[in-house]
Amino acid sequence: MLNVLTKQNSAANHFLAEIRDKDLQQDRMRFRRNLERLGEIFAYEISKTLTYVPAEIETPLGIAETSLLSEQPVLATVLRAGIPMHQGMLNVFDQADCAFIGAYRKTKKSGTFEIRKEYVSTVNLDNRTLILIDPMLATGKTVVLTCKELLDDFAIKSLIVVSAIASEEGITHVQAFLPQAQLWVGNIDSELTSKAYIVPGLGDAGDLAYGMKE
Ligand SMILES: O=c1cc[nH]c(=O)[nH]1
Repeated sequence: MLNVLTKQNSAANHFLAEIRDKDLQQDRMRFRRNLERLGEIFAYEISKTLTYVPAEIETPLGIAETSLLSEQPVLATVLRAGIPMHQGMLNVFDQADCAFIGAYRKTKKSGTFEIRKEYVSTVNLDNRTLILIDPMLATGKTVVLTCKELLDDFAIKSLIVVSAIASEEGITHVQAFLPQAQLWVGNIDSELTSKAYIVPGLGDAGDLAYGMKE
């Protein structure tokens, strides 16, 4: 299932516009904060799709009836670009367990690249809802590789993938290899460069948030 945040106009349009804007994105704090704000909006929207149980809250004056999440999802992030959106989602799912994955593109002599995954730190994901956060869904290969390994290792109950900007190719790849995933994206862009950057995209999200890597 594909959900596009900007299908309906909202404040999210502004945050997406600002992270794309080549002048505004030079303000690193604003860039990170906008990704964080998008994470908060995604989390709020996704929270409407989760399971709730009836609850009673004791106030100073009586008992208030409500419904609360039956469990918090697990938030998983691909380092390092995912960190600001991860924090935004954690602001909403504020008791969530977290998982962190270190993955990078290893460029070959031919100019093509493969995804290398080195570091995984996760809680037990058996019977949990896993939300994988990757702000830029370019080829979709990192997300598929990461999720497939986690799905092999754990009996994950449901899988949600969240990206601020996704390419059409990335969405097709995820839908083909992770048909069970619910996909939440901010905007969809049509092009990928030969180096797998999204066009118009925004550039390199990790570099803009944390500085140019070597
Ligand atoms: O366009 C892209 C693609 C992958 N990662 C980025 O940061 N930007």
